[in-house]
Order: sequence, then structure tokens, then C-alpha cells
Amino acid sequence: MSGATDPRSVTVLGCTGSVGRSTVDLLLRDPGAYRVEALVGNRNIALLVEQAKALSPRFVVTADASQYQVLADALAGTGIEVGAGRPAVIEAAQRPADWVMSAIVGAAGLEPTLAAARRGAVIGLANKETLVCAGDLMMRDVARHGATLLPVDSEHSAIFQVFDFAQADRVEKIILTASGGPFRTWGQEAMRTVTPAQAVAHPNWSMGAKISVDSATMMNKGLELIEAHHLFAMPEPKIDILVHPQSVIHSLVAYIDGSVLAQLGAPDMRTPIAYALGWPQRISTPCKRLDLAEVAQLTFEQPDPERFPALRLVREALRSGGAAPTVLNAANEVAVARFLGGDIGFLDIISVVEQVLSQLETSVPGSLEDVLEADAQARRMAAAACDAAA
Ligand SMILES: NC(=O)C1=CN([C@@H]2O[C@H](COP(=O)(O)OP(=O)(O)OC[C@H]3O[C@@H](n4cnc5c(N)ncnc54)[C@H](OP(=O)(O)O)[C@@H]3O)[C@@H](O)[C@H]2O)C=CC1
Ligand SMILES: CC(=O)[C@@H](O)[C@H](O)COP(=O)(O)O
Ligand SMILES: [Mn+2]
Repeated sequence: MSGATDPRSVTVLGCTGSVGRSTVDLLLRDPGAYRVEALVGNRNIALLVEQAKALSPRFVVTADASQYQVLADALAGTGIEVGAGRPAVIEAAQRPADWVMSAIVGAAGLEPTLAAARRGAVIGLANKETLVCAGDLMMRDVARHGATLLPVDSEHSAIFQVFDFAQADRVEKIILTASGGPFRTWGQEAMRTVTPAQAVAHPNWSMGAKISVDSATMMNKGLELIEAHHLFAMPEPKIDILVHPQSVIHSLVAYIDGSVLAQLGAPDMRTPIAYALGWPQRISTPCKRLDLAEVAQLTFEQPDPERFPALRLVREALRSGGAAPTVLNAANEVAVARFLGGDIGFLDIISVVEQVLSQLETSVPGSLEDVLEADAQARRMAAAACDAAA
């Protein structure tokens, strides 16, 4: 809760999404503690306007340039500055907020997150694709500009809370927990005909469509493996994945003395968001408290790489290095969108990613431009592969 200190200035990129809405919910619970610099949404103008009226930010942006006038008309007379289009999104990230929530979905979040890092902001990072498609660049710029990256992804927040950075060399491994998604127990043949509605029905978490499909293919856990590799400087072989269907243990860190430390909680993103928002202090949330007697059983399984080949692809991409993770991420985004649009089947998603990874020759991306070029090439190739599969 707020003390006598000045309000903290915050910007929310992706404010109209699942993580964005949870962030706004926390801001509204303690209005005296925050001053909102900028809100950035995309197509959900009605919600963006509602949030703007509730939070009175200085700057409100829709990434969708065609929606400028709609947004400007809705906020006329409020004194709130309005922007639209990609340059305005980046400008919002550049404006001087102490704390920035990076919750745009997909590689579209890369440039604004990088812009916030380049002005030394404290960033709550939900947008894992930033680290998947440009992890080396992002971590280099965070260090170079004195920015702070606070993980919001539930697993990485868990690791962050129990990772002893002063003894990083005494960490034996990181264990990322995975729910296994809605098809955890399904055979490959049954998965062939699943619908988008079945794929987005996550057993434990309420999330946006793209990450929900990623959870269903277990690509989400693969992306999280790459995310953990960059955030905690852990080599790929020292990151394990453990299926834990209850999503109560959010991840674990194993040390060389045999100790294993974990963070637990009810599956509600407001807990990891609050950890990043309040850091280095904890702040209160209304999240349901964990009742282990009610949960009764915590179970664990090894992931099945035959039914969930995304896990193998991710490890191969990380070992190959260079632009392979960028390519994997871009191809996955295209294939997931085409699956959600009803063009390709569920199993085609990972087949398309594998095909693009095996065909695209790219060099090591040294700059943002290189990353964007590899991303664009992979998207073109993935679109063609989806056309062929459709
Ligand atoms: N949801 C969750 O619980 C978790 C999410 N994450 C990560 O957080 C990120 C956001 O996920 P989630 O909230 O589920 O996603 P949603 O799809 O719910 O929300 C995405 C947000 O990004 C905006 N957006 C979409 N495209 C663009 C674009 N081109 N430019 C700018 N803004 C855009 C959307 O605007 P609009 O809706 O107005 O069109 C919306 O505000 C993802 O990277 C995801 O992997 C990580 C852990 C948990
Ligand atoms: C809430 C969150 O962090 C998601 O990434 C979630 O973990 C997805 O669940 P899966 O373990 O099914 O990928
Ligand atoms: Mn996660």
C-alpha cells in the first residue's frame, strides 16, 4: 500500500490484454501510489478508453494507426495526449516512467521493450518473445544502459524469488514447471483435430489466445526455457522442464548442496505482476491464498518429447544459436495465428516451425535490424508453409 512517498510513474504496454488488465487492476487498487505516464493498447479501443478515464495517464496510444480518430474523439476534453501507430508505441516506451510493464504479445513487443531498456527503465517483463527473438541484444542493452529487468512470467518470477544471484555458480539447475496444457494426456491422433476453442482452454490460467495455444503445444515452455537462459545466464543443459499439472509450484532452483528452493502460489498473474511492481518490496494483492490442504495433491511427470516436439525444437534452436531462436519465434507466431484463424491444424503449428527452422539460412544477428530481418524472413517462409498445409 502507498506510503508517504511520491507516486511512482508507470507505463503499461499491452494494457488491454490479459497481463495488462491484471496490471491495471493492481494500479487501481492503490491509486495514490502510482502516476500513469502512458497506456498502450491495440485494437480494443473501448477498453483502452475506459482504462484511460480511470487512470488519467499523460499519453494514450493505440498501435493501430487506423484507430487514431476513434481514440482521439473518445478522449477529447480529457487533456490526455493521444497517439497511434508503431512510432507512437515506441515513443510511449521512451517517455520517462520509472517502471514499464512490457505486456504486448509477440515480437511486436521487442522494439518498445528495447526502447524502455535503452533509457534505463525498470521493466516488468511479461513479453517473453523479446528474449526469445533478441535475448543477447536485449540483455546487452539492459546492462549497457543500467536498466532493470524484472521477470513477470510466473515461472521466471518464481525463479527470481529463490535464485541466489550472489552464488549463481552454486546453482546446479533450474527446474521450470509446466502444466502440460489442455492436451497433457492426449495422444497425437486426438490432437490432430483439436479446435482453437479447445486449444485456448487452459486448465489453470486465464490468458490471451497466443500464449494459450503455446501452452497447448508446450511451445510456451520452450520459449520460457530460452527466456530463463537469458534472464539467469543458465546454459541450456542446466534447465529442466517438469510437468506439474496443478500449477501451484511455479518453478524451482536446485543448488549444489542438494537444496531445492521453490515459489508457490495460486495461479493468478497478479502475484508475479505485484512482485515486479513493488520490487524490492512486496505489495499486497487480493489473490486467492494458497490452501495446500484444499489442493491436497501436487503431482509431477516428465514431459513427453514425442507428443510435444516443441521441446526438442527449442533445445536444438538454443544450441544452434545465431538467429535460430528468432526464426523459431517468428514461425511459431505465424503458425499460431493461422491455427487460430482456422487455416491449419493444431499439429501443423510445430511442423511449420520445424520446416522453417530447417530451411532458413540466417547469420548471427548483431543488431536490432538483423533481428528484424531474420524475423521477417521467417514470417514469409512460415506463411508459405502454412499455405501449403492449409
Ligand atoms: N496472460 C498471461 O497470463 C501471461 C502472459 N505472458 C506473456 O505476456 C504477453 C502478453 O500476453 P497476454 O496478456 O496473454 O496477451 P493478450 O493477447 O491478452 O494481450 C496482448 C496485448 O498486446 C496488445 N497488442 C497486440 N498486438 C499489438 C501490436 N502489434 N502492438 C502493440 N500492442 C499490441 C493487445 O492490444 P488489444 O487487445 O487492444 O488489441 C493487448 O493489449 C505475451 O508475451 C505472453 O507470452 C507471460 C506470462 C503469463
Ligand atoms: C501464467 C504463466 O506464466 C504461463 O506462462 C503459464 O505458465 C502457462 O502454463 P503452461 O505451463 O501450461 O505453459
Ligand atoms: Mn509462464
